[in-house]
Amino acid sequence: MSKEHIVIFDTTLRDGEQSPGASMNTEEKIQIASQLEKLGVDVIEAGFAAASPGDFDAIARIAQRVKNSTVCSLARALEKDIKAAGDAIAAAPKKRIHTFIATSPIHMEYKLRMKPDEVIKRAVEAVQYARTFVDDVEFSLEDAGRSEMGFMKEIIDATISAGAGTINIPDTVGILLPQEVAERIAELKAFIGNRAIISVHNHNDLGLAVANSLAAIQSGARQVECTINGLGERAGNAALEEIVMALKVRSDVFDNVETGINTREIYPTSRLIASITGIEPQPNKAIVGKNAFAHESGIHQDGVLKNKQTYEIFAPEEIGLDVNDTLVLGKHSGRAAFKDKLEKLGFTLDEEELNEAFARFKELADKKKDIYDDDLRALVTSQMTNIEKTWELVALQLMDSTGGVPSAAVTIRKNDGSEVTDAGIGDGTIDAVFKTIDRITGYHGLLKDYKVKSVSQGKDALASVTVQVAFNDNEPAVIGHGLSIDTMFASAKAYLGALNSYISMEGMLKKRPQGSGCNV
Ligand SMILES: CC(=O)SCCNC(=O)CCNC(=O)[C@H](O)C(C)(C)COP(=O)(O)OP(=O)(O)OC[C@H]1O[C@@H](n2cnc3c(N)ncnc32)[C@H](O)[C@@H]1OP(=O)(O)O
Ligand SMILES: CC(C)C(=O)C(=O)O
Repeated sequence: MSKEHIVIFDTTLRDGEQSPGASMNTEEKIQIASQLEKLGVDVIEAGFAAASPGDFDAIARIAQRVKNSTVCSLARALEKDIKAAGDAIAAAPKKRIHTFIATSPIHMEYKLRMKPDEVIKRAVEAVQYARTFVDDVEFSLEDAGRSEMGFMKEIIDATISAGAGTINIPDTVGILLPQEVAERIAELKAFIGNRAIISVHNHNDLGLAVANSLAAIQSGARQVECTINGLGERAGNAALEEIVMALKVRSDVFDNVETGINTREIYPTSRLIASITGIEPQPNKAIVGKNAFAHESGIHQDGVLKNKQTYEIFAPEEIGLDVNDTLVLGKHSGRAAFKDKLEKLGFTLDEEELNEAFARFKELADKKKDIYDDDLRALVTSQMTNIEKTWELVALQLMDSTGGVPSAAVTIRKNDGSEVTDAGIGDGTIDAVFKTIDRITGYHGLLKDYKVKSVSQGKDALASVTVQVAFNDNEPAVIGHGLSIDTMFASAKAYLGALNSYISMEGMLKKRPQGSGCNV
C-alpha cells in the first residue's frame, strides 16, 4: 500500500520568531533555512514579508538560497501584505503565499470589526490576488478552533473556488482537545474531499499541540504546521520533532502516512535553533531535551545496561544525537576535522566563513582545554551575526573591592582603526564597564536585561552573555550577545554588540521592533 505524504510546514522562522526574545537576524535566518532544508521540511515559512524591511529582506534571501523546500511568506488578507509576500518569495523555485483572516465570532467582531460576509469577500479577494503571484496559495481561518462549523464551510468553499490549494485550520489559542480536533477535521475532510489539502496549526496553551496535530492526521489532515523545539507565540506551537518521531515510532498506528524528514537532522537542528535564539528546550522536553536519553535511577540504569530498549523507545542516533561521537577537537585539530564536525552540528559555511571560524577556534583551543559541541555552536552562531563592528573591544581592566568603588578601564577600537582608552566608575563592575563604553562612544544605553550562562562544562567553560539595551527612550531595546571565557569580557562584548547593532540599524529601528547584535 503506498503511503500518503504528510506535508511538514515549518514555521520556526515566522511563528517561532514570535516567541518573546527569539528574534533572529537575516544571516541567522538563512543558516536556519538551510538546515531546515537539510532536515527535509516540505515548506519553510520564512517570515511575514510586510512586517518589516528586515523580514522582507530575510525572506528574499532565503528564497534565493533554498532549492528543495517551498519558501512561504505569511500575509494578512490585504493587498499590500500579499504584494510584499509575492515580491519577497519571487526568486524561490518553489514558492507559496499563505494568507489568513480570522473566522471566529470574537475575532471578527472585536479585532477585525467586520461582518462575516465582509470576511468571506476579503478572503476570496486575497486568495485571488495571491494567485496572480503564485500557483501555490494557502488560506488560514485564524482562530478556527473557536469558529462555527457552518461559517467555516462557507469560507472554505469560497476560498477553494478562488484558488487556495491548502486550507489551514488553526487552533490559534490552543483551546481544543484531541477528540474535538479529530471530530472537526473528520467533518471538514468529508466536506472538502480532495479539493484541497487540509492543514492544522496547533498552539500549545494547554500542552496539547502535538496530541491535537496527531489527532488531525488520523482524521485526514495532510499538512501539519510546527516549529523546532515547539517555539512560537505564547506557549508555542506543536514541536516538529515530537510529531515526526511520534509518527515514526508509532508507525503501527500511522501505517498509511509518511514524512520526508531525515530524522538524523533533528538534534542538530534543535541545537542550532537553541544556540541562535538563546532559548534552550526545557531539560525534560521530549525528543531533544538534555534529559531525554538520560537514565538516572539504578533500576533504569541496570535495565539499560542489559538492553537499551528496556527504557529507550528509540535510539538517540535516530535523531542524530551521536552518543558515541569519538571525534575530539582540540588545539591540534585541522580544518578537515573542524569542517566535518561543524557539518555534523548542522552548519554549512563557505570557505571564507570556515577560515574565520577555524582561526577563532584555534584561539579558543589555546585558552580552553576541552572544546565541547556547545562551544563550537556558540562560536559559529556568534560569527554569523553579520552586523558591522563599528566598535570592537580591545582590552578591559577591572578594579573591585568590598566597600570600594568599582571601576573599569576600557580600550575599544573604532572601525577607522583608532583606539580609545578611558576609565570610569559605576554601581558595580558591569555598570562601570557599560558606563565607560558610553563615555567613549557618546551613546547612552539603558540596560533592560542581562543574562549570563555557561555554554559548556568545566571551570574554563565559555560564558555567553545576552543583554537588552535601549539607546533611546522612544525606541525598543536592542539585543547583543558576547562570548568569552571571561564573564566581564563577554559582558563588554555583548554591550558593544547591542551598540553596533543599534548603530547599523539606527535608520531602520523605527520600523523594526528588535535587532540582534553579537560580538565575539
Ligand atoms: C495568529 C498569528 O500569529 S497572525 C501573525 C502575527 N504576527 C505578527 O503580527 C507579526 C508581524 N506584525 C507586524 O509587524 C504588524 O502587526 C503589522 C506590520 C503586520 C501591522 O502593523 P499595523 O499596521 O501597525 O497594525 P497593528 O498591528 O496595530 O494592527 C493590526 C491591523 O491588522 C488588521 N488585521 C489583523 N489580521 C488581519 C488579516 N488577517 N487581514 C486583514 N487585516 C487584518 C487588524 O484588524 C488591525 O487593523 P486596524 O489597524 O484597522 O484595527
Ligand atoms: C496565521 C495563523 C496560521 C496562525 O499563526 C495562527 O492562527 O496561530
